[in-house]
Amino acid sequence: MTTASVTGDLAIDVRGLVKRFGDKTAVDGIDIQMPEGEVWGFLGPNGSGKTTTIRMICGLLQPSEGEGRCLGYDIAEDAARIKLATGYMTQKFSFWSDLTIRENLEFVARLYRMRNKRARVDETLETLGLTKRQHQLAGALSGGWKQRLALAAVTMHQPRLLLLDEPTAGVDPQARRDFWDEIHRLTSDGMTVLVSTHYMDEAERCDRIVYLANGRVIVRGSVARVLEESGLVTFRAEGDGVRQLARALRGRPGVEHVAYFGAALHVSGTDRDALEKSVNETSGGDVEWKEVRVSLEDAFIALMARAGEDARIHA
Ligand SMILES: Nc1ncnc2c1ncn2[C@@H]1O[C@H](COP(=O)(O)OP(=O)(O)OP(=O)(O)O)[C@@H](O)[C@H]1O
Repeated sequence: MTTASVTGDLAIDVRGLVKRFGDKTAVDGIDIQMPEGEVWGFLGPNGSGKTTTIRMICGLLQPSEGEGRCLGYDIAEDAARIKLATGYMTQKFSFWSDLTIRENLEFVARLYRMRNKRARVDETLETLGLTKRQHQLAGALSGGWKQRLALAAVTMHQPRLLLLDEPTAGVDPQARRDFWDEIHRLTSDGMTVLVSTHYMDEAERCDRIVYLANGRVIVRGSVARVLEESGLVTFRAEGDGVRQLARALRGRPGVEHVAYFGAALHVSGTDRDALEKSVNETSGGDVEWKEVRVSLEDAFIALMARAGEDARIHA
């Protein structure tokens, strides 16, 4: 038997995790050392191994190779304890559609054999702003409210670590923002959160990012570190004629990415001198150029290409 860690320790400490399904290697040697109290973003194209890694971390799936601890518990031996100490939100909405919000939470409270069930449900409803809707059927809720119910259900037993697998997929921007405010409220109360996402604005809200491709970590670190590691420089053009500029710039020396952001054009590359030369030679008309911050999406594409992976974000 193992003991749980104390504050200041690693919430997740796994090394050399590998998972094979037949011939397919879904996870190919992943190490994660995540301190308690942080919010980490898990990113990568579809099928890159995020869900499989999360399931190994919480003891639901046995690794083919590797070992580790989650909240101090051995992932191969202590799945039951890990389950009690973590909240795992799966990609699929997995509640009873024909029960109300309240009834669903009461069901979860019984599953966890909580004491003072009624008070805990009341408190959770209140904290997540669900009290007014408590008698609505879960199946009739919009995507944003369903996610809020799911968050209520996985936090009601007051876990120390939350593992959220694409919790905001298909949810509107306001509901996503509210959801992230909740995540930050939870972490300010001491919770640790690992969250997988395809949204770059959500990645920006994490203390650190781990980016996977083909079951391997391509890059990890703070947003600033990832941007720096990409080595990219980006210039932004605004004004009449940017559409013609895009055509003229593609394929020129130093121009690696050309993308529209609203009415503006962003061009990026790793060779500053060559990029600047191409930009200067292609400028003209009423277009105004300025250097801007590199986008995370461009950084990931560049880092994947460099790692020899398929450079499409959604393969
Ligand atoms: N039970 C399984 N049996 C066989 N192959 C599996 C199984 N689970 C996952 N895979 C495969 O492992 C790879 C990684 O899948 P995983 O679901 O971990 O990726 P992901 O990064 O979470 O993707 P997404 O962003 O689409 O959720 C995929 O090729 C998937 O098809």
